[in-house]
Amino acid sequence: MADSSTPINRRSINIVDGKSRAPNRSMFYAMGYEESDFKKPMVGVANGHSTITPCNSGLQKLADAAIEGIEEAGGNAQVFGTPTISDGMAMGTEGMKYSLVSREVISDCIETCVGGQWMDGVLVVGGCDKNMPGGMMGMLRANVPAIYVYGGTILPGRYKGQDLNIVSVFEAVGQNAAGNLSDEDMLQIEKRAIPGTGSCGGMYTANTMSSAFEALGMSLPYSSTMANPHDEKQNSAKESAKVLIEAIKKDLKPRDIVTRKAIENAVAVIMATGGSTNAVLHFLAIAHAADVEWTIDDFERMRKKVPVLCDLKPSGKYLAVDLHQAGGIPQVMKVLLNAGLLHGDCITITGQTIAEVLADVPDVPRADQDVIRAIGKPMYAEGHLAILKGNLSPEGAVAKITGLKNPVITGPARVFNDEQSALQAILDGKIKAGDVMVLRYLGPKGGPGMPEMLAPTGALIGAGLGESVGLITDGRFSGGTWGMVVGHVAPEAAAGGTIAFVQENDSITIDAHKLVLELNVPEAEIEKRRAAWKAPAPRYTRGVQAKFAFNASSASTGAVLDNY
Ligand SMILES: CC(C)(O)[C@@H](O)C(=O)O
Ligand code: FES
Ligand SMILES: [Mg+2]
Repeated sequence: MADSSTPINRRSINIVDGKSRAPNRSMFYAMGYEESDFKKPMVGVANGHSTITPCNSGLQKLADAAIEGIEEAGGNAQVFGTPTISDGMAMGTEGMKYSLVSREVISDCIETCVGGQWMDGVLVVGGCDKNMPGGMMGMLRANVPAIYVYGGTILPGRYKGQDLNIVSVFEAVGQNAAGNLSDEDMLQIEKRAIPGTGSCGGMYTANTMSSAFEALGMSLPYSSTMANPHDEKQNSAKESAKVLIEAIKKDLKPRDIVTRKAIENAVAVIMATGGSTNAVLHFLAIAHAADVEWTIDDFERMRKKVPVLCDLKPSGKYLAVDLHQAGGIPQVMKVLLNAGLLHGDCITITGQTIAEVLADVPDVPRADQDVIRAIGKPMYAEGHLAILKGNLSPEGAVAKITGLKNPVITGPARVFNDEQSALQAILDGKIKAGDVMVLRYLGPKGGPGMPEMLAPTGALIGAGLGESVGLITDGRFSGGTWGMVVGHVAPEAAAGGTIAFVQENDSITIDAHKLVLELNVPEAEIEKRRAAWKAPAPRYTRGVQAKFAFNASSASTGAVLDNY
């Protein structure tokens, strides 16, 4: 870290200083710069604003507030765009295969702009799911002082006395197909579930990742559970810009903050809040970008230690706005810190340690709420993201075990080589209690791009089969998914993993107590099927999908593309 006499344009000086850079400076003059501006830091604003989706359509005001904050604190703001796709809109279609691809594209955008323009720092504004890990990976790869500004959660919709969110609509599809919800009620739910801007409202993927970033120390305290429509979100964006300028002065970089201990803090908060299975995939990739040693087994190590403290959707009662009212992520962190489950000495982007940030937070959650539980009264005594291994997943698979009375099933395999026919089978009533659905060729290489199976898992819940039907896949799940589900099965089918050799009616065991995922078929028979198996032709041979399929590592190492 630097002292106060070091210039704070230590990178952009490469592009604006000395006689030979006169042509480069000419370009800046065209942008309204004055001579004195060349002494100031150039601060990127990676702006995820987009009118594609409510998750991102409320970001411009945050980018504007950040620009104002940067200029007021003596920096030059340089705005550039990052793309998004909307998981909620692409879900269930071939378009969903671009979702994880967009994580790469976003991180590439940030690394490329910060690197090419010698920016001195970067503030990332993001909303929908992949904006989060993509933004963090870009910040870590660029490794210039950086802060994450989350766009904020959505407010709940409302119908017939119930709070609604996007997952209500996915579950309504299954309820309707099972004859338990009228067409009129379904239409009203569809129209009222999403009342405005913000990211999906439960402890789904975007809110999981924002909460984890706060725990990492890369976003301001309380910022990750604020609602997009509320003014405090803008104030926090402006404050984030000011904090970033101070970090630039100190040369406090993302890789100084995102250490192995900081990742343990983030994963502890993911377990305590009952977060999305995607956090496993994304934190493997984030650790890779940070050059921190972190494996899939580290999640299991954390799960055994950390209880689920919060009663949040998908399987629980409350939404992110309720968590915010109840004290937010700092309250969850304070409970964990007091229980010895958080490293208080990790540094945050403010320059304070986690313990300093949490100093004024009450030791015990407020008595007038039941969103955040006290350490002695958890929702579940252990974490909810379990890593299952066995002959179906020697590299690991991820199960989410909240909301289930008994996360154990042995049943006949019902095999699908795509998502759509699996959904159709559920809607047509062809899936029965006791079945174990196998959705395969949907992994990082096979999908490609590992789509999320929210349509089938939501339909199972809606049809009342969440407890009694198992579902395993080499694809991913939404943060809104729950039930007897196991994703990220690795190695994936397209890479010749055992999941490719499952046949209709084979017996499969999911046992989340014993952490086992087994195909109950003799080893010799599996080997025979393996010998007869031929890898399918790639679904894409050009473009980003082909690049992703060719380069992606296994889900068990984060499905990263730069694993050389
Ligand atoms: C549509 C959702 C809820 O955003 C899902 O994509 C997730 O991962 O949480
Ligand atoms: S679809 Fe964007 S956050 Fe859920
Ligand atoms: Mg998602």
